[in-house]
Amino acid sequence: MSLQVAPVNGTHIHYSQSGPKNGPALVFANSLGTDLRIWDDVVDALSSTFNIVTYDKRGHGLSGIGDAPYDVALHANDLIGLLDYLGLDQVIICGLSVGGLIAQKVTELVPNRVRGLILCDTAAKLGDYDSWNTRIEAIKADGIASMGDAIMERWLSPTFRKERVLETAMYRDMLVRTTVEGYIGTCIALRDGDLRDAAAKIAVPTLCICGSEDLATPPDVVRATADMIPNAEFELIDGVGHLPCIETPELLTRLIDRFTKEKNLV
Ligand SMILES: O=C(O)CC1=CCC(=O)O1
Repeated sequence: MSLQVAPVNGTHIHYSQSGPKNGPALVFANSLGTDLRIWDDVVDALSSTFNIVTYDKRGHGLSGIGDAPYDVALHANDLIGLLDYLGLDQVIICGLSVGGLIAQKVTELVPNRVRGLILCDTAAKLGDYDSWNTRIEAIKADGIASMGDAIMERWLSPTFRKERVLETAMYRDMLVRTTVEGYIGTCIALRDGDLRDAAAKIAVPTLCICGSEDLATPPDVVRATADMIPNAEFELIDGVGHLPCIETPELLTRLIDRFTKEKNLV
């Protein structure tokens, strides 16, 4: 399939659409320093049922950088703009890390367009002001590669890094090839983004998922966000880090499949 691109909010958003166009729409929003390819295995498994959209948020992958720095609302409005472009009125959103923050913000901005949320390794507030500033300053001084190994330890479990050395190197490359402007722009969005008040108002079925080895958004942080969202469920995936879509796509697929069926979203 050829590359697909949409004009959104003054920049271009690279996206991919697969599965039946008349199926329930399921959109995946990726994390800081990754692109839409992290969902490939999950998309393959779910695309017989769902009308699936994956995309690169601005400053990442093949999307434009636009005007950096960003805030969470801008990222959320980009996703809403992409949904408008694709004519998708109502969607289920699966968001990973900052993608989960974007999913929560879309739900706050346009609640009637979101049918359900799957929040992977994310929270209503990620990290603190000082730690984001430390990362931003380090990257301004020495580039993303200077933090590449440390970030792999946050992303991937020790077992994955030991047993899947080449893939770990590949995901490190994905990270360090992100533009500095887009990466720092999104760190600023994370630094300033706080959706804790909005979490209590989420009124759609929500499943929060976390890997037990996640060092970026550890299980207690994700569980605390699940506790803020009315009737949200929480699932811990044992032995996996921050990116279950990469480490255990089969299990993530099963969780999405079960949740969407139980909540009558399919
Ligand atoms: O890079 C990390 O620490 C992991 C991460 C935090 C927010 C996000 O999207 O990824």
